[in-house]
Amino acid sequence: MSTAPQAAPRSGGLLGSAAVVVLVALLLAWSVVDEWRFASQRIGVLISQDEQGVLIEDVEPDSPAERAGLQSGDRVISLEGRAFSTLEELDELFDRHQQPGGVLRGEVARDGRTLPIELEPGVPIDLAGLLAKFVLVAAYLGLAALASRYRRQDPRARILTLFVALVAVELALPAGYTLGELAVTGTLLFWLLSTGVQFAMELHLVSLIPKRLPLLQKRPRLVWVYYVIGFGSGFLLASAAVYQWYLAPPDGPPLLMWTETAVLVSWAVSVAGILAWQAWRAESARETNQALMVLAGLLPWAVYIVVSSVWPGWSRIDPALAEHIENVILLIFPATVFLAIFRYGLFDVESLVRRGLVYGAVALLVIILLYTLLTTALPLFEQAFGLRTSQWIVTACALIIGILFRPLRRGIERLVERGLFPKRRALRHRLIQVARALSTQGRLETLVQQLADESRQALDLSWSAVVAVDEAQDGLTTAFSRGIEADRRERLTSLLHERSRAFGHLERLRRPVTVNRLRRQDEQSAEELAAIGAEVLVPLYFQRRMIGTLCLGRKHNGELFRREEIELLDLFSHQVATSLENLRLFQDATYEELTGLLRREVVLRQLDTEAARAVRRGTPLSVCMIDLDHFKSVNDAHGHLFGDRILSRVAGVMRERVRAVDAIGRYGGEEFLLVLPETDDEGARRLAEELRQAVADLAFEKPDGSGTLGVTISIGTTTSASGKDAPERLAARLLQRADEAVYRAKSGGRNRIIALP
Ligand SMILES: Nc1nc2c(ncn2[C@@H]2O[C@H](COP(=O)(O)OP(=O)(O)OP(=O)(O)O)[C@@H](O)[C@H]2O)c(=O)[nH]1
Repeated sequence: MSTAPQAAPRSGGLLGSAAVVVLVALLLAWSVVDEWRFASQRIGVLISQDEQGVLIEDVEPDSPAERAGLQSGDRVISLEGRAFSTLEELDELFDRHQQPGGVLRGEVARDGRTLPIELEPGVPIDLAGLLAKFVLVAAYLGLAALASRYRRQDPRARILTLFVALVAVELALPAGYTLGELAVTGTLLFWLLSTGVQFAMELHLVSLIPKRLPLLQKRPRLVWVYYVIGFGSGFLLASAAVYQWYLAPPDGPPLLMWTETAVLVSWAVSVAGILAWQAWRAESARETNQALMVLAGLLPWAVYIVVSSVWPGWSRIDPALAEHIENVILLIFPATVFLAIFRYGLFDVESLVRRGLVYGAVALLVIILLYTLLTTALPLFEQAFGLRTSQWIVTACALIIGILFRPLRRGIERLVERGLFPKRRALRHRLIQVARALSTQGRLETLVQQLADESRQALDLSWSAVVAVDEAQDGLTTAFSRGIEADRRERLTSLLHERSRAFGHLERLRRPVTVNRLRRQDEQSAEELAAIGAEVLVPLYFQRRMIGTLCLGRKHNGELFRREEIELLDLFSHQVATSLENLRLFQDATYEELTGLLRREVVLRQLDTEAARAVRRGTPLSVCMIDLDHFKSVNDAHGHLFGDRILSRVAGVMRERVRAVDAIGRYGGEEFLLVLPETDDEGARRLAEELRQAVADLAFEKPDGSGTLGVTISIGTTTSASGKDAPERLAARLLQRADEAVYRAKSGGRNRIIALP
């Protein structure tokens, strides 16, 4: 049920994009044909018509007209044997005489004389103009393609996509020099109507950058006003055009021009004004920069519109220069919007797309630069060394470029990364460091705690938590950084435990998701998580198993998580999960469950290692055997569970008091083995006494509530005389002597220490 409505817009979007691309390609092809036909027909004169006929006002230098000897002031009398007196008749004749390369013969009148002329129409095609058009269309279409990737998540991207796609279509329209009248009229009407639509869209767009205008937040329906204004303007322009072309007298007022000026100037002033206001009231530096960047792209165009509409001197500017200026101005907008997207995160662009585009553009530039250098250098080489040698030189250069390409690309990547994505780079470094630090952690609890703490600091979050699956206890362990209080922590644990719905969704999605994204799967869990302040959930995966969730709260600066950050967290989570699982496996194999002390075989291995070291270095080594007194009666009187609690607590007390280099393990049921490297008999006795005292000080609430119970331990210690034994014999002897000592302590009355040499 739910997939069908999602699939429909996707294929619809794809079809729409394909249609726009095909349309633009067709229009561009048509423009090339139009330009080519126009160039092949051009003779290079500016003509006008008066009562006496067609007058040549100006002749372009180096044009077919100049080569034929035409001068300004000449009157054209006839062409190809046909006399004419109006421009329409001349156009008609040109239309019929369209084969390129043909010669036109005619007569002109000059100073009362009639002169024969032979014209060979055709000028070189305006390649620079066409190229500029292609670049402009590509820039707008590229922006549309980029924005369309995010149109589902971001309304700004949706409007920008439509807006720039419409501009691309408009820019791709042929100039219409050689089109029939109907096509020219159609093109112009399309242009006028699309001006209105673009006006509305741009008003809408700037009202959302960086955020929705407060007025629109309160009254979303007001957005229709923009479209009424836009469509109204388009309709007004088209009506003015139709009236002027078909209904008004030829010497009537320039109604279309007036309407055009009014619409374009209102458009330019209103969008620039809204954007400036948006930039001014933006809440964060990033938002201000987003608005300012887009404004920087819009402002030149707005100024150009106002100046060219209001300043009369504009019409006297060379049309070729005016076209260049217009092209540059039109190119600024997509360029700055690209920058606003990449530099200031206008949309949440995936890092892959972001970096791919930047590297692609930079690599293309470098290649163009290198090949331009080569082609300019080739003639110079040829002059200096002759053709053959210069060919060798160029081949060698091309080869060197090929060899250098990879290191060059890597260098460019590094530069771009450093210059354009400093935050991403810093975060990546930080996360790598954290992952590395975590992998060296020796205790699970510390690792989980550190993971929560470090991720919170790296992303500057209000809080962060880890909810880890603990299979041994068939429950959950959680560890939290500062910033979250107990009741929220508990709710979080219950929302993300192994059998919870959210856990199941995360298990299926297998990647970090925002709580917002989770809404699509599970509205209720997402709602509850959002209420706790959770923003992003990062599942921790080891191989194919989800072993927990890293849960991230809101950022301190109030910004949303960026897609890039989530991508980095994804990579990070895999490393962390591996460390977590490795440590868990290590701990299971190393530590005994009830007491958290080393397992018997591990502490015995440790004894062997230390014995070998002691023999090698000639240092003393002490061993203590520790046994709980009358533990059977405790168990018998109060039950095994109570006994377990005592064992665990006594173990904890002892663990706290030994050094990090000491090894303490559970040797038997209520018997512990302590290995003390580089410790003489005096040191061992002191420590044993400290442990005995600490345990004797403990008081346990009896399960039946009848007061408290104390326990005591007996300890047997022994110390190696340095360097006498072979290591394996030393270990066995120490063990046997410690055992004997504890036996004597027991028989001596318990709660005491016996030291044997
Ligand atoms: N609750 C609990 N009891 C244990 C565990 N392992 C061993 N025990 C008990 O520890 C008791 C050891 O009894 P004994 O070896 O007779 O020694 P004791 O009663 O401590 O007497 P002394 O050592 O002579 O002081 C037994 O009752 C075991 O059941 C355990 O993991 N949990």
